[in-house]
Amino acid sequence: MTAPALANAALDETAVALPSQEPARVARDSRPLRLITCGSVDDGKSTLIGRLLWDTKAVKEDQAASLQRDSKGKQNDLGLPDFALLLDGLQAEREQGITIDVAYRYFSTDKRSFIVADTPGHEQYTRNMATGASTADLAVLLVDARVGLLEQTRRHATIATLMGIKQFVLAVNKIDLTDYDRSRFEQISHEFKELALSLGVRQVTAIPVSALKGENVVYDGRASMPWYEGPTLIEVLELATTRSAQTVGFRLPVQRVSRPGESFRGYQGTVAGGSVKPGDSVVILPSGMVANVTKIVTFDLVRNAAVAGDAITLVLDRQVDVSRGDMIAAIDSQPMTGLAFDAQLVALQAEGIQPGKRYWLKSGSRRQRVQVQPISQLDLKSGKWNHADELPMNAIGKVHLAFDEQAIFDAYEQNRTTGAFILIDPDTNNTVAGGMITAKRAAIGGIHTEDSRVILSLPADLADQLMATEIFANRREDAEVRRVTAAKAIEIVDAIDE
Ligand SMILES: Nc1nc2c(ncn2[C@@H]2O[C@H](COP(=O)(O)OP(=O)(O)OP(=O)(O)O)[C@@H](O)[C@H]2O)c(=O)[nH]1
Repeated sequence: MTAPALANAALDETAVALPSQEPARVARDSRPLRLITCGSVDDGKSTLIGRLLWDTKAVKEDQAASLQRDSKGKQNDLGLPDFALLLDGLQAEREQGITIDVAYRYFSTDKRSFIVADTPGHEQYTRNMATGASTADLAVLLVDARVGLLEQTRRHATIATLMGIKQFVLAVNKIDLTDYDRSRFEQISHEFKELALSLGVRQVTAIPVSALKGENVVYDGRASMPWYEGPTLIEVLELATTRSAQTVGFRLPVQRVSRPGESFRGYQGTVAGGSVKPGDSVVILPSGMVANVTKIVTFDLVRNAAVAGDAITLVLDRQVDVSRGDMIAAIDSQPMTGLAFDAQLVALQAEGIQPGKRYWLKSGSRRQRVQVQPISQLDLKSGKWNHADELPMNAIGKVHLAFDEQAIFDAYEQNRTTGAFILIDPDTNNTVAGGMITAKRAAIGGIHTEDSRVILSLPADLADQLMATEIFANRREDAEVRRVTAAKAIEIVDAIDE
């Protein structure tokens, strides 16, 4: 088989006939693409998603009939139905004329299936946007071709990036209202590509779109835009890659310890990464005890293996002390444990994030006390991180987290379940932030100088990092890993502090 044929075969395997509007009952490896759409109010998100559903025939007959009926009297100048009505499932939304929650829709082509989160454009709903983005593989950002990029565009692009999305489509919508102005499109896409680059995102496709008329969405818009030779939106979506949930080793956050009888003890939870099979060696964190897996049980059968997303009971070959909130992990690919971590978060409540305040941090089944120290806030206009002592509502910030007891995380880049958390205000019980772990912080014991030598006392895993730095920097025979110059030590410590 040729490479393109192979690629097509791979795509064909992902094709799943999804019943429209039903939650996906998709075979595990079929990998539907998850996407979010974001933009400011009235940019046309609902119309675009409605168009995608309509043109991929994900709309049932009765829905189509009611769309025609509901569109009566609301029809626009073009006499087309109001596709946004397809998304107005919520009565409140209809009444207010705005989207107020994250709505998930399902559709498919013969190549692939898709799950789309429609997230609201209003600033106070940043939280829902973050929710939608946390599971998405790709973000479709809409801008009105007449208006161009807004601060909201930068905000959404930034949140999407923070949530680990690396593929963007810029849909320059309502291009029909600019008389299909090519230079306008090119100017907006140029500005957006610069913005994306400043966020470290390289995979950007800009498409001139008329959601209302269905141009460059599923069908091409060549008749009106002969100057555009790029892909349609659906073509980009069909070829986009999914983020694998299995980038790190096995993770089982323990939700419950099951002891139905004297002889049986099982550890229950949902696999949050990687896979496991009987015979695998695992480590229980934070205790660090090791054991081997003897059995994997689901609600009805004994299994040969389990993968991310499976709810299982794990049986081990020896008596170990495991409790709710612990993590069972692959012994050869362990998560980070420590008392201090770096994170980025979005402040979700009016009270913002106060410096030094103690919150509850919840990640999976684990809930711990944490002290949060804001470090910087992203300026959405300039894209720069400015020093900040507190974070107001909707702010995107970098923070330091300090725990009383060992915390267990993966970097969010590695695992979106074990790298994500929410912060709860203990006084109000409100969820005040959603965040992601970026790195473990060095709990630096101390730096002191002795003659010309600088002595750093560091935890063992960090010492490894330093060694790597030094060996990388010098030839092997020159590397003196325990002796670094003052300047080098400061450089290393500064880098850790970033
Ligand atoms: N001419 C033209 N009008 C469009 C296009 N896309 C959307 N519209 C119109 O723009 C208006 C806003 O579209 P919506 O889809 O409701 O916008 P939205 O971004 O979902 O808005 P919210 O749900 O309030 O956040 C509607 O009147 C649409 O008919 C387009 O490509 N061309």
